Amino acid sequence: MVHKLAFIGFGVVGQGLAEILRDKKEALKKGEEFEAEVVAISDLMKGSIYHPNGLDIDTALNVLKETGNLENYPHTPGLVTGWDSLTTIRKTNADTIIEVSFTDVKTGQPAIDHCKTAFETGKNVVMTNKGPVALAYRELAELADKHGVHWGFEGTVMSGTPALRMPVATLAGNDITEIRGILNGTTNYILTKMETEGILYEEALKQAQKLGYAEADPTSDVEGYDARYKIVILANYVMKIPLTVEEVFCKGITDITLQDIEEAKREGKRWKLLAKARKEGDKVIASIAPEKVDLADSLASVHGAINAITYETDLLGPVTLSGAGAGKVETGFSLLIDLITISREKKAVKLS
Ligand SMILES: NC(=O)C1=CN([C@@H]2O[C@H](COP(=O)(O)OP(=O)(O)OC[C@H]3O[C@@H](n4cnc5c(N)ncnc54)[C@H](OP(=O)(O)O)[C@@H]3O)[C@@H](O)[C@H]2O)C=CC1
Ligand SMILES: N[C@@H](CC=O)C(=O)O
Repeated sequence: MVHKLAFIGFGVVGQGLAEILRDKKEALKKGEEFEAEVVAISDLMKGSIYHPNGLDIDTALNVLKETGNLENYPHTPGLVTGWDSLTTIRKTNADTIIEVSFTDVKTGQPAIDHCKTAFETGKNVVMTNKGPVALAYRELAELADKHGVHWGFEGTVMSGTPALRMPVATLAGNDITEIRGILNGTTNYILTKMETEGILYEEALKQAQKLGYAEADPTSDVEGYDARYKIVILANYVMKIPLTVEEVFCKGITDITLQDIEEAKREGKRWKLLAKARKEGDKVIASIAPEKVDLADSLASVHGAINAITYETDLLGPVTLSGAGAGKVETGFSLLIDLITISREKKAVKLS
C-alpha cells in the first residue's frame, strides 16, 4: 500500500520529514516495505498545493527554497492551489494528515480542530504539535478509536527519541511511579552555551532559533510552557493518570544569569530545567522548574539540545533514556516512526 500524506504546516519539522521521505525513499521501500506519496501541503504563509496523483517532494522543497511560496510549483493539470488547512484535511485523497503547524500553548487550536476533522473524515493523524495531546488527549483518543483511525504523536515529547513509545511498549507491566527529566531542547541548549561559552542568554536563544529548536514563539520554551505540555502528555499517556496543564507548577529559565551559572559551578553544580511527575495515590504531582543539580547527577551531563528522561519503575528500577530533544531531521524522524507503525499495523491486520 502506498500511503497518501497531506502536510498541515510546512516549517522546520514538516520539511525535515519531507527530506527524509525524499532521501530514504528506496531504503524504506526495501527495508520496511514502506511507501508514501505526498499529495498535499497546506501552510499558512508558504501557500498550499494539492495534486491527487502526488507531488514531487524535491520540486516542492526547491520551489519553496527559491521562491518562498509553494504555489509556484509547476502548474500541471489537476494541481489545486490555495486550500486552507481544514479544506485540505476534508477534501484531499490523503489517508494520513501530518499535523506540524505551530503549538498554541493556550488553546491548542486550530490543531485540535485539525485532528477532529481528520478523524471524522476517516483519516489518520501523525503530529508533533503538542497542543492537542496536552489539552484534549482523552477526547481525541476516543474520537480516533470511534472512527477506527490511528493517532501518532511520538514527537511531542523529546523529538524522535522514543520517550513515549519506549515506556508504553517495552516497559509495559511496570508501574511507572515517577518521571524526572530534561524535556526542552532550547533551554538546555541555552544553559549549556551560557555555561560553556559564557555567552548571554539572548545570543544563545538566537542560536537555538536559527538551529530550528525553538518554538515559533520562544516564550513557550524559556518560560517552561513547552516542558509543561510534555509532562502533561507523559502523565496522561505513560502514567495513565489525568493531569491538566493548570495543575503543573511552572517556572522557566529567564531569571538565570551568567552569575548564577558561575556560582553553581563553584558549588560543583549545574543549572537544568527539570520536569518532574510523581504518582501520589490516584493523582500525579508535577512541576517544571530550574534546579541546580549535582555534577554527579546523570542529568548534569546532558548537554545542548539533547534531552533525557528517567522512568522509576516497580519491576526494573530506574530506566533512563537520552537523545535528541529537538531538531529538523530528529523530529522529522518521529513522524516517520509513527507512519511506519501505521504501515506495520495495517500489514498485520491484512495477514490476520
Ligand atoms: N522544531 C522542533 O525541534 C520540534 C517541534 N515540535 C512541534 O512541531 C510543530 C512544528 O514545529 P516547527 O516545524 O519547528 O515550527 P515552524 O514554526 O517552523 O513551522 C510551523 C509551520 O506551521 C505553519 N502554520 C501555522 N499555523 C498554520 C495553520 N493554521 N495551517 C497551516 N499551517 C500553519 C506555519 O506557517 P507560517 O510560518 O508560514 O506562517 C509554519 O510554516 C510545532 O507544533 C512544534 O511545537 C515538536 C518537537 C520538536
Ligand atoms: N521547542 C522545543 C521543540 C521540541 O519539542 C524544544 O526546544 O524542546
